[in-house]
Amino acid sequence: METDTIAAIATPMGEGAIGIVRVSGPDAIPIVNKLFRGKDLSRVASHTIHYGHLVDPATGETVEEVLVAVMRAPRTYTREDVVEINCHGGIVTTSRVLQLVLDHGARLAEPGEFTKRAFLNGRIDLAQAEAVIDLIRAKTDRAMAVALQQMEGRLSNLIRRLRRRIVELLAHIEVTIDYPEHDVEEVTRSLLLERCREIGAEIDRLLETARQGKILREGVATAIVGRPNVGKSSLLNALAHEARAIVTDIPGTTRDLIEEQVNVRGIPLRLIDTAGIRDTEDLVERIGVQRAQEVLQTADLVLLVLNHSEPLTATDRQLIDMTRTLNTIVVVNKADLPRRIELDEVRAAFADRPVVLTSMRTEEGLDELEDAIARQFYTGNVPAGDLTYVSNVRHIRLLREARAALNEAIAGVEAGVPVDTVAIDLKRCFDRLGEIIGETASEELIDQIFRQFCLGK
Ligand SMILES: Nc1nc2c(c(=O)[nH]1)N(C=O)[C@@H](CNc1ccc(C(=O)N[C@@H](CCC(=O)O)C(=O)O)cc1)CN2
Ligand SMILES: Nc1nc2c(ncn2[C@@H]2O[C@H](COP(=O)(O)OP(=O)(O)OP(=O)(O)O)[C@@H](O)[C@H]2O)c(=O)[nH]1
Ligand SMILES: [K+]
Repeated sequence: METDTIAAIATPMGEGAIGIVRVSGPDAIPIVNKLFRGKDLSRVASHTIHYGHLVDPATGETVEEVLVAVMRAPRTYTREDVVEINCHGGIVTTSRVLQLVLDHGARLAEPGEFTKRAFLNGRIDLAQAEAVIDLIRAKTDRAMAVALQQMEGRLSNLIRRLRRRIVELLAHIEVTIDYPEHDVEEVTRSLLLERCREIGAEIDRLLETARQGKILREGVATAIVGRPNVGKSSLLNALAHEARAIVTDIPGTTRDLIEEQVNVRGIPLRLIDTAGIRDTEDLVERIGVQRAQEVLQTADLVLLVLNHSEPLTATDRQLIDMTRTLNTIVVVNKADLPRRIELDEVRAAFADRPVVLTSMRTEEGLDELEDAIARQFYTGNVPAGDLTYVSNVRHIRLLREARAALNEAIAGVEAGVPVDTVAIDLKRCFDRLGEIIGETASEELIDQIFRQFCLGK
């Protein structure tokens, strides 16, 4: 437990009906009691509020007319004694009251220090504390809902359950090491594989919600590439349907990039069009291989458009080469015209990716294309309310690291690596998950997180 008593203005710095000075720590009640003319605050019940005046003991001057709330440890925000002084709103009055409290034994709180104490005193874990920041900063109903459920510990509980399962596995490994009979080892190995895969699937599910969340927030960055005249503009119009009127031109983040928003089966696509590609000879020549690569690499989805009615050209083959390892859907357009394209070559190049035949003239294949797009970005069948969402970049990074450690554990078991070596990977997975909720977080990290808070929180 901290020995300092801290104080800060908890309301925004500006004019308001009420301004609150919050005081927390072992001396919160005696400090305010010294300044308060009204009931004896040392004797009032917890969670009660009292009318009175604040008086400067040095001069006897009445400083403010106030309502004072007294909350006794441990059932408080910080788990320490907390006193909240409700002043008339305004920077001068509230600052004057804060100064008085500081003059009588409290020290100014650092940003986030109240919430940090709630964390250090075990009322909330790190993920819950981070959710408090997210809640304050939430700009949409959805972001707020995610923050609230995280603040209430939904993600934390899930992480704890995963960690418990890893501990059970580690215990099994211990037994195997202590009693190295062959059959025990066999059982442990098959159990390890099964459980690691289950845990891995659970982590993947969490990471998927992060991806979905990002897509809902920012849209799917989609690059449409192809030679001139293959039907890129027609494809864009087709995806936009009648909603063409609401398709907007958003000046791109990068110079000479234009973005247009369309919705495909409720999935927002941000179509990234490279200026000039449409009217020039060749994408690669015009913007350079490197720029084209950059555009492609930052895209979440690539729509490569080819012409069904012409043999592949050198540029087509170059584009195929650039996109074959990306998240690409191949659109073989002008399927209403006789086939001259080497379709087998295209299918072979994109063995595990969708290749869709379309005609923008007859609208053939459009449904299939939309299905293919939707399949990439929609998990479906999970009721939204049951999902625990992850949105914090720190959590996403740690989940990825935990997943990587787990993969190594799985690979180890499969390769017949000794179980005590597998245990090292499992322990790493356990630690990364622990960092999310602050069980294994360094002091430096904790400080860094709480510094993001506003004063008084
Ligand atoms: N005036 C005021 N309004 C506020 C806050 C505050 O600190 N003061 N809050 C914060 O900024 C939020 C409320 N959050 C809170 C969260 C936990 C506890 C608390 O005392 N928890 C106890 C249980 C209390 C009980 O059940 O009676 C605990 O968990 O032990 C208080 C406030 C929003 N509004
Ligand atoms: N027969 C047929 N013609 C099509 C089809 N799709 C597009 N076209 C025609 O092909 C021509 C080029 O179409 P666009 O959509 O402008 O092609 P683009 O790839 O955007 O062309 P650039 O802007 O030059 O890069 C137009 O005359 C379209 O009407 C199709 O599926 N079948
Ligand atoms: K008093």
